[in-house]
Amino acid sequence: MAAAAGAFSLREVLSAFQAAVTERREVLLGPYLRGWRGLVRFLNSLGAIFSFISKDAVAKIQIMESYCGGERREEYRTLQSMVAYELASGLVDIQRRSEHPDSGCRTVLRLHRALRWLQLFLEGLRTAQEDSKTSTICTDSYNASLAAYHPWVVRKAATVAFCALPSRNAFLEIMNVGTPEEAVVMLGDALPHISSVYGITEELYAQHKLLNLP
Ligand SMILES: CCCCCCCC/C=C\CCCCCCCC(=O)N[C@@H](COP(=O)(O)O)[C@H](O)/C=C/CCCCCCCCCCCCC
Repeated sequence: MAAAAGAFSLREVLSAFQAAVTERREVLLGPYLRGWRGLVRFLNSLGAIFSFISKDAVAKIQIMESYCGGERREEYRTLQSMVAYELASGLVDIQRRSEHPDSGCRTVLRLHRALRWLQLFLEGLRTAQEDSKTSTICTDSYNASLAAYHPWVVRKAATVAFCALPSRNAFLEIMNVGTPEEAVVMLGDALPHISSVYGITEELYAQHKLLNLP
């Protein structure tokens, strides 16, 4: 059964990322963005201190949704078709952000980097001791991934916000999956799907030298 409108469901996030990968190892942008929408719903439930993060994520999701629902929607069906289309049409700023500041390639790259944070964070959450601090897991995951791409002021604000995260067990409970033990099992199910999306995207972007888009 679908979760009530607005409520977070890890199951739905999991099934969105699962549905995002086709048998031909393409990434479908529709389910990919649905997965992100679900994650943002969860972030919003954590309180206003995270709103500067969720606003940025939503802005990026909206850019992509407008491409996916726009005139060229066929080109934006998969990540692979988007990259091929935007590169062949000269729609990607490679050296400097100028004529195409919000290309699909650059926008997905920002979400892709955040997906690496999510991968590390969920793995940390899953394997940590019961009394571990979520804020520490989150900070460590952030420092090992996204932080490298953020200026000092964003790093500072993010690190302050992480301190407001609830304890590991409370966090697992608000994931709405059942007991903390059940949530841990579900995280174990979710991670391979998220890792698969991450790995395919990383490979595609590396192949086209898109990993450092401004
Ligand atoms: C299974 C459920 C448990 C986990 C649920 C986690 C929910 C997380 C939801 C969303 C994650 C946030 C995604 C943030 C995308 C950030 C993209 C980015 O890097 N943007 C920066 C660069 O963009 P441009 O300027 O180049 O356009 C931008 O400068 C960033 C601004 C905002 C700050 C971003 C801080 C990111 C911290 C990520 C950790 C989120 C912590 C959530 C705590 C559970």
